[in-house]
Amino acid sequence: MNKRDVYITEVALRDGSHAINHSYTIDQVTEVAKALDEAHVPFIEVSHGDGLGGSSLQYGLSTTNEMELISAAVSVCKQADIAVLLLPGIGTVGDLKEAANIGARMARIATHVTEADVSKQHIKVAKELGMETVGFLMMAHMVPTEKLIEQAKLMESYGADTVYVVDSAGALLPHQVKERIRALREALNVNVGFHGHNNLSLAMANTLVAIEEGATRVDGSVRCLGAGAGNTQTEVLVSVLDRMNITTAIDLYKMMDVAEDIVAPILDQPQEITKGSLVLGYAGVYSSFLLHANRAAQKFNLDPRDILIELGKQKVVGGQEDMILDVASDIAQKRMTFST
Ligand SMILES: C[C@H](O)CC(=O)C(=O)O
Ligand SMILES: [Mn+2]
Repeated sequence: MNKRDVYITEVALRDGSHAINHSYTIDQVTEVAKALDEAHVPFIEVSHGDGLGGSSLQYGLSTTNEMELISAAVSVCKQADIAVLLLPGIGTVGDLKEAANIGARMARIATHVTEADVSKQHIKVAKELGMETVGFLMMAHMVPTEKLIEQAKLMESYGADTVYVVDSAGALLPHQVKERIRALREALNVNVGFHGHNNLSLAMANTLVAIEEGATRVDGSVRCLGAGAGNTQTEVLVSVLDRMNITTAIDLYKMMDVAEDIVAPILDQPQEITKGSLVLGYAGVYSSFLLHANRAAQKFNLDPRDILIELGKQKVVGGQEDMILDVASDIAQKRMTFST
């Protein structure tokens, strides 16, 4: 195996869960994970879209228990490590232990970008379980770089092997990614990572800027199967990095084949930048809110864009999904008051 300059974590089997209403089946996860493993992807993330324990009315019920999906992925991977995402408060230490017990080797502990302190216990337990551990600072566009560094240092001090800048809303512009990754590289002694969303069509540019500034861990979703307009498209990223002589050690043809032959048929419709996903990036809204906002819009007979713009103004963050219906109901009520 060639040495890798950049390690890609494939997130379609976790972030992509948002895009397909958490409906992954064991057969789908088995087939995708096996093919990704054969393409030599080093890390494959499998969990509910909102991480371990996310299956609920608030976040969306999973069709299949995520531990069964994780086991299925573990059972077919010969070289890849299975990663799990955990948002403290949604998932618990118990969930983490169960995932480690069935073979997950990497734990990605995600918090809102100002709340890193709640990751302490989970990072520590993940380390004790022998897992490679990542701190995942979500909605990174919402704070200035100094705050991001402060929070990243907390995660580093808890034992994270890597700290990620997570552009959950796909709202960061390339110069903002550049500034953040550069600052983190200067401030931290651990690996720096980047997770993008393509709502403003910037996921690839942002990922390349992140790598240029020294990020060695980046996320991709094959065929763009992630929340909103999806993430940096993995097979395209592998091709571009290859052209740049940056080694990922991923087999390009096999990666293209997974995208075309296995993942494309899973999608209800091709992942593209729709007016809804564009507004996520424009207004700075958590990408996984898209389907929730579409449903709320239908219920209250509204344009989902109005709901998303208001959620952006109110700076609603991940975990506050219940606010989507509140905001929709307020907009509908105000409109009724004005029209009577
Ligand atoms: C729970 C979120 O979907 C995590 C993530 O992928 C993001 O913030 O982006
Ligand atoms: Mn994401």
